[in-house]
Amino acid sequence: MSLLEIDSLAKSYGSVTALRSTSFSVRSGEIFGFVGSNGAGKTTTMRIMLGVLSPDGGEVRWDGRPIDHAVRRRIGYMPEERGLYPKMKVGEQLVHLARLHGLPKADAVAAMERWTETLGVAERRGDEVQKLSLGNQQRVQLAAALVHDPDILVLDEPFSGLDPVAVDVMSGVLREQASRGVPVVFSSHQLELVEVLCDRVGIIKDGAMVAAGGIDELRDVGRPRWVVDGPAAGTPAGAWMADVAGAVPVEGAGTRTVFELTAEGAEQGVLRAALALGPVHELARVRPTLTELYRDAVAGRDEATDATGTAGTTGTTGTTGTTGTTGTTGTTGTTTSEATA
Ligand SMILES: Nc1ncnc2c1ncn2[C@@H]1O[C@H](COP(=O)(O)OP(=O)(O)OP(=O)(O)O)[C@@H](O)[C@H]1O
Repeated sequence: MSLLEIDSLAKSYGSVTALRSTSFSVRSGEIFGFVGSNGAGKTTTMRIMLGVLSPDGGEVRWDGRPIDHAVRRRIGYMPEERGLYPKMKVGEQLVHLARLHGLPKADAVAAMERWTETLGVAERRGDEVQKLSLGNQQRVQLAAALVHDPDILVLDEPFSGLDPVAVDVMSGVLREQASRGVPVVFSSHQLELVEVLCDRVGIIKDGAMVAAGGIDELRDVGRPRWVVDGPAAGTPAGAWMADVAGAVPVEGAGTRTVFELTAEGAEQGVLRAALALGPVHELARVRPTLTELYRDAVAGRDEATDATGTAGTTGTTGTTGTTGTTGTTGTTGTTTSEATA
């Protein structure tokens, strides 16, 4: 099992601090989603991984050793600015790139044929790249990252601008690569997609990771939240559950009351109390979506930064917050905790 480690990267462009202390790791076979606002530092991190930029501090390791030229040649990279020769034909270009990575001619041609087929651009092999639609150029760009059968995949916003079918094709390829044991890192602003595709995510803000971990792990941090749909929520919300030990109502609307558990299993007491008052339509665990976690983590970092004057802790941030799965609306997050991984 191989491990790609990004350890405490720091980088400034003149007076602009792009990365403060960015760390995360990706195991072989894992898909890691790298998310953050515009200018947060994702592309800078990826360029450092590729060796296109040198960090001011920190390092990137592969299997415990600082990443070197030989390992970097085994990375499949899809740069944000895209890097294809516009006037070169698709097929020639992919063969050329595979040859640059050392593949013999026949293997390079076979790889070009395979990837153009898989990615749905086989019929465009004879066309200049600049004549393709942007989405098809992106498919070719992914083929370019894959033709040398890389050991690591680093993709900068591979999904931006793709139609839904292309998103499915791209997702399938990333899953297939991960199932072969390749660690896959990609950046994206499409959080719903990241949520379904990734094993783990990292949220970066102002050059520092504010949350990193398994999606379920991040969603489960904090007190468990539940929603019960039955008795009128009332004012204050959930007053009807005041006598139930281990459950604290946090908000309510109509007949729905969201509550947090301070004791394991206390939702059963809430259910009994609710049934004593009338029919119960739903009792369900509520977990925040990645979008809600993202909002909490980014807002939480603002508060932490304001309070301490620093920003730069890397690790697992536990953010709990709003409802995601049950249709309750208008809820707000409550706790933000942070621990170094
Ligand atoms: N060549 C450069 N010269 C000066 N500043 C730069 C340069 N490249 C990036 N920056 C700055 O570094 C910071 C991080 O930029 P970066 O491109 O890494 O962010 P990003 O997370 O990839 O953003 P986006 O989601 O918009 O692609 C930003 O403030 C950006 O303006």
